[in-house]
Amino acid sequence: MTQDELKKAVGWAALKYVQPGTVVGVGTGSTAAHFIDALATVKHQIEGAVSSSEASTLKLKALGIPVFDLNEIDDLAIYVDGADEINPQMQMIKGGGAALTREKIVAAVADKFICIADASKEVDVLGRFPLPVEVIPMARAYVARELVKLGGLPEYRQHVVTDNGNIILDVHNLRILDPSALEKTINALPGVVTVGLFATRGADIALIGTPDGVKTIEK
Ligand SMILES: O=C(CO)[C@H](O)[C@H](O)COP(=O)(O)O
Repeated sequence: MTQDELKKAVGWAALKYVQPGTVVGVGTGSTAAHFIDALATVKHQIEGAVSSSEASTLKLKALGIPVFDLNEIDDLAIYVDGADEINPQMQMIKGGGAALTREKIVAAVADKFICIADASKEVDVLGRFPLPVEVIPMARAYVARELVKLGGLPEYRQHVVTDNGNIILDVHNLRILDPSALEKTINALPGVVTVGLFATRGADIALIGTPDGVKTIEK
């Protein structure tokens, strides 16, 4: 099976967590795009979606799924999204698609975070994938210097502006042994909007695509 076939398998597997009559939290990326395709098949049974990016909003609307402003929503049962890495504690690195801040906001509102990922995303220790950090543009150099002090090698993601008008620093060379502590430390730097570590609030359910089928891990 190709990596995309594994992504498709988990995207469609997540459909079973969608309850009729609800608003569904929808993530960003190629795996989440498969989930949106699956969601479109039940669009008349759900109220709609809240989205974590302009790209996902466009796809949801193109498939006829109503998209709500998060501020209109009191209850969100599930948020379904991919990940760049996930560890056995269900903590993740996200933000490869630059949508980390909105992803973290929608995930915070949801009762359950359902992570959909192919097996290549499973790691024992987070950090092989460069850690994305969304930064207010005027703070780029300052935050980069602070990230070097933390042992990282930040790289400015060229030609990328987030949906919030900010820049991304991708931090290489990290072996993240205490993800919650690093999440708090980086989030506390002035100029940082969000770090793409989803540690304090990790996933509740992970659907992992393997050549032998979809593996379900629950907290
Ligand atoms: O965090 C994300 C976007 O900001 C994505 O979930 C992550 O990059 C995984 O992407 P893909 O499903 O394309 O492998």
